[in-house]
Amino acid sequence: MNVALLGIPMDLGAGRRGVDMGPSALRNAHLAGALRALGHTVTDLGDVGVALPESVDKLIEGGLVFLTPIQEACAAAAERVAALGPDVFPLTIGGDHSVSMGTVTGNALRLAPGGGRLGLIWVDAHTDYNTPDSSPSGNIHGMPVAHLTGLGDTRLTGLGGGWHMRPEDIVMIGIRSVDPHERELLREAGIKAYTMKDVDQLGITRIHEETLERLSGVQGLHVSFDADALDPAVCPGVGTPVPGGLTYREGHLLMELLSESGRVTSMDIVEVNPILDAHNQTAEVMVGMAASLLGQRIL
Ligand SMILES: NC(=[NH2+])NCCC[C@H](N)C(=O)O
Ligand SMILES: [Mn+2]
Ligand SMILES: [Mn+2]
Repeated sequence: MNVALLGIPMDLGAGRRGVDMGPSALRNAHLAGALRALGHTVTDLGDVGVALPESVDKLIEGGLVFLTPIQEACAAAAERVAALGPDVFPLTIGGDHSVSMGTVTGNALRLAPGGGRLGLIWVDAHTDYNTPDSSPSGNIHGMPVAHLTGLGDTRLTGLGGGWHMRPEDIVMIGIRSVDPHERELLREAGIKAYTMKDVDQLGITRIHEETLERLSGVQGLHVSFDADALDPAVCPGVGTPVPGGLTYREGHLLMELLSESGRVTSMDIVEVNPILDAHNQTAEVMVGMAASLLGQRIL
């Protein structure tokens, strides 16, 4: 496979500083080398330009923290990804989870002019379905999925030039933190979310089967993997840790099964925060997750 690595070193969407160093941490953890060892051709496209918070003068617009520079970085990421050919596997590395408004949009535009039918597997402790009105924090990394489905501020919902995700093409896995109003919005949209209770009860194998069945009609499949989906004992370097997460093996098993399906066409790794990490452990774990999704096997 031709893998294109693209960094989006942005922490503007998160409440804590440091995820802007995520792309560096992942590269230092030998992301490209691990994928080359699996036989892939890896091209590192470098990073998308992101404004420094220190040089941005307008902090909050319409209840959204750093709206303008986030919109700009997401638009740039979408454009870079959309320009990649259909035979390329874009591996986009954040950055806080607001980068996915750009990467998911770019991947939809990559499938077809105007945006194709992309399935989205959102692996996360959080549903990230807040709108500016429902958000308790104003932090945009808690809002990307809502904006991808067309809910929220028009500057962010407009990133795809009219393209939006269909809520029925989204499946979330690992969920254990949802804000009160966010829960109502999710229900109204009808988005399928497997909580940690579901993971405990059904297991990853069944969840994987149901997910692929549900997403059988899509043209491409994007995995957006937030490091905080994994338990904080496995991934301590995240800004919004929530106890009771996916185990190391549950994460790998999900990636191994998705890899075997042969249907995944792109991936994000987001929310790796080296400032909060222990000896780059979180980046190393996430490199392993990417390797499993791209074909690494125990035997
Ligand atoms: N991508 C993330 N880590 N999101 C955390 C979101 C936390 C909280 N729900 C908020 O809206 O602020
Ligand atoms: Mn997230
Ligand atoms: Mn999260």
